[in-house]
Amino acid sequence: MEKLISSRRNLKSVPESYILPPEIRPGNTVFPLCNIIPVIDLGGDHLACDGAKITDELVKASQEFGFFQLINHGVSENLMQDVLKVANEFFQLPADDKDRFYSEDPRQSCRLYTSIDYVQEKVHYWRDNLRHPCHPLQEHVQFWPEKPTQYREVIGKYSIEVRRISLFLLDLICKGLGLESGYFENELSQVQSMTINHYPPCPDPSLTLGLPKHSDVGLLTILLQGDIPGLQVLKDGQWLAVEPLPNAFVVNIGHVLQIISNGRLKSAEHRVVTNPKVARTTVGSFILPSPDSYIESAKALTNNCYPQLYRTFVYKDFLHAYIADTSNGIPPLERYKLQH
Ligand SMILES: O=C(O)CCC(=O)C(=O)O
Ligand SMILES: [Fe+2]
Repeated sequence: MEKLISSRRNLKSVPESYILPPEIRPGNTVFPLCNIIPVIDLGGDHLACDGAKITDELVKASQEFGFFQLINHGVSENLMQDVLKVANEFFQLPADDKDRFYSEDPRQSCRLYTSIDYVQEKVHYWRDNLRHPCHPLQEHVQFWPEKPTQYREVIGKYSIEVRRISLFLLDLICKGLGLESGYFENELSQVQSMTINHYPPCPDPSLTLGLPKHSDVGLLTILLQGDIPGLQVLKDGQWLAVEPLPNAFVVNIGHVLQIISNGRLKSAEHRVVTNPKVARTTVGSFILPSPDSYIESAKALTNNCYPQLYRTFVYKDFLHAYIADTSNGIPPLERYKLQH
């Protein structure tokens, strides 16, 4: 518990074990906020929206960036604010209330931990994290924190709404790629995990990162980043700061969708820089395959012109290597690449 970076109050300098090697230090972290990341407008009621136009925009953004912002998605402003509020409040609780969730074991279902792999990694990242599965809700909600008192109700309601949006986007992507209808509506999208990231203020952001360069592991991530910048996306070798837009979600494509689409869609690499003055809390929802799913490029997307790029694997094997690879800066798809 005392390992949480948020428990180490009043740090005047960055502890040695958080100072990154010079080649991955962010250096100057004051990047201009970038407005070239695509913004997709669902027009308020996504079930009634113009599917064809949005599908085109979605596929284009997922091919070029693997990253986009989503506005007018139908989740109320109040709910979004409540989500950020309970997420923040959790990290403000006294240590005793958080203690029982703290674990170094990634198999623990509702888990509070710090950095990525605190015990194994060479250098630590400046973030604490609470994560837990959230679908189906009734199987998981009783294991979530009871404090703050609104946590279960707010995060429960929110998880259902963001899952619905995620599946809607996956359905459009399915159409846009020309895959058979319902391609993702099975064990590939069975798991949903909620992740609450907390990045306390850091005495010297030029030496640290909240999260290193990585792509997300699953199919699709919907992130609520609030109004404090910190997220950056790598585009053509340049880090772009993702501008916080009011009531927007940041959506990104994960490794699994890159593989299924046989490389048509990109899982954009991103990282998180820290901030000298204020704490930043973000809430992500990951749509993930169930552990025993086979992950492979869709047959409809492999042919003589587009040979299969990755060998088939079982998702849980990939997950295991992903954590170590990510904390050590190794691209996790390398080991699955087929040579042509
Ligand atoms: O907190 C953020 O801005 C991004 C978090 C993230 O990339 C992740 O949880 O995978
Ligand atoms: Fe991420």
